[in-house]
Amino acid sequence: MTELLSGKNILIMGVANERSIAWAIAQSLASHGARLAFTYESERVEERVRKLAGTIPNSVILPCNVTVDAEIEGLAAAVKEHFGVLHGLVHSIAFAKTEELEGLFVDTSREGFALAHDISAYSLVAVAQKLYPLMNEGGSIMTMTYLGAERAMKNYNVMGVAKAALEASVRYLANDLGQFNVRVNAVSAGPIRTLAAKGIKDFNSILRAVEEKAPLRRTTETAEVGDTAMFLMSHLSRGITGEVIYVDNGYHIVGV
Ligand SMILES: NC(=O)c1ccc[n+]([C@@H]2O[C@H](COP(=O)([O-])OP(=O)(O)OC[C@H]3O[C@@H](n4cnc5c(N)ncnc54)[C@H](O)[C@@H]3O)[C@@H](O)[C@H]2O)c1
Repeated sequence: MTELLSGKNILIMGVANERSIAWAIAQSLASHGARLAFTYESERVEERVRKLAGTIPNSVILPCNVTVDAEIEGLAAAVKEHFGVLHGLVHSIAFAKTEELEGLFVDTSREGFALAHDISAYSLVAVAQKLYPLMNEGGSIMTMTYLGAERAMKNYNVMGVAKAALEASVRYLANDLGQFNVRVNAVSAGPIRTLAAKGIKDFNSILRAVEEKAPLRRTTETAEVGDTAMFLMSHLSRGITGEVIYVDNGYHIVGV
């Protein structure tokens, strides 16, 4: 296989277990020769992340809870020490309280709104801010979003509003960082059964609707997202920035 990412150092944020989208991304990037660093949110997931990352030779494992500025600063310092130069950043992080992911959006609490936006949208800005200075050979930043950013989808609620903020942040970051040859994009994935998806009520009915209506008549697999991430991290996508790329088997184009 051609190694499209050899010589590239890429940081992956958001592996929790083997079902995580970030883990499929890691596998695609590693198979194209990237050197990887992983972050884990807390001690709760540390062991699992260490086990997974241990299967990828030469990988580095670092802590980072994105709600804590000091941890992001510590991460930037550690990445500088391990890699010197950073070429890619994969942000695959989101959180909302389960009670905000059912019922009516109108009932969203102030605290729940703030928390979902802090972890799911602001964290991209916060990590980009501290890490783009390490991308002095140019770089690619990507995040994960969902169709609920654009459409009112049942039970997605405050997370849809946070994803809208995330997608707008992608455009603003792309506009700021283009002058440093750093690109910023999002992948909008179709629904995939992961730990984060477990929090969304009636997730199975969403999967069934996708199987029925998506042009390709199937649900999204994490490996499909992984391979698109590989493209976004590589020079093949050098002309693309500020974009939302759909990896959803075409579901978003379908009308009633
Ligand atoms: N699963 C889907 O259907 C789907 C579809 C489209 C987009 N996405 C997005 O993909 C991304 C990854 O989600 P996933 O489905 O792989 O689930 P996941 O649960 O495997 O990943 C979510 C990650 O966010 C991390 N995280 C949460 N709070 C954090 C914090 N304070 N600090 C650091 N990390 C924190 C968790 O540790 C976990 O690794 C999310 O942004 C999600 O919204 C998921």
